[in-house]
Amino acid sequence: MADLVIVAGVSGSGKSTVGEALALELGVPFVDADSLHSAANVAKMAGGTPLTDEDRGPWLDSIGQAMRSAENDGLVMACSSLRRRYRDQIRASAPGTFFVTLTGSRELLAERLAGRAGHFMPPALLDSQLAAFEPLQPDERGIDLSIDAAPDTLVARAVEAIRAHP
Ligand SMILES: Nc1ncnc2c1ncn2[C@@H]1O[C@H](COP(=O)(O)OP(=O)(O)OP(=O)(O)O)[C@@H](O)[C@H]1O
Ligand SMILES: O=C(O)[C@H](O)[C@@H](O)[C@H](O)[C@H](O)CO
Repeated sequence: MADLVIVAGVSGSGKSTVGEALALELGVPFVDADSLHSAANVAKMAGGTPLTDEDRGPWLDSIGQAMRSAENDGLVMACSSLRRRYRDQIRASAPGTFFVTLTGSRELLAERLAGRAGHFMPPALLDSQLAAFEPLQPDERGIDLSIDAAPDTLVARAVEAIRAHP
């Protein structure tokens, strides 16, 4: 099976940066799950209100379908996938998905969000993102990476982990 990877984590953890570089390295397409959010979801977040499970349900279904459709060609998706049950929902469609979670201190995340311009996600939502996040559990296929390393180091570690867990 081709590589099916989701780069997950809270806002500002580096999902888009690391995901894009990882896709290049693996030679597969890259999709940012932010582009699959409904206009209503984006407006809600931009207005400073965290999404609920109900808001995320249809979005997670569309992500599961996109992953499943990519089973032959491979895909790297940047998608927050904050809770275990969200990852379960995606795996229900695409069981082969490997999750790379990006985690770091609140301080570092806040610094990276503050240094970024032109994004709809307000830094004020960081605490709700951190409250929702559930780390990978031992039975989940994936790896957790600490975001204090440079993006190319994170990509190399992710590739190594993907190859080690066929
Ligand atoms: N490992 C890293 N080292 C240094 N800076 C990084 C690293 N990863 C990401 N960044 C920077 O941190 C900021 C946030 O990264 P990015 O936009 O990729 O996060 P994200 O998780 O995709 O965010 P969101 O979910 O809100 O779209 C960007 O300015 C990016 O250049
Ligand atoms: O589940 C969620 O709350 C969302 O996916 C957010 O995580 C954002 O879309 C993203 O982080 C901002 O770009």
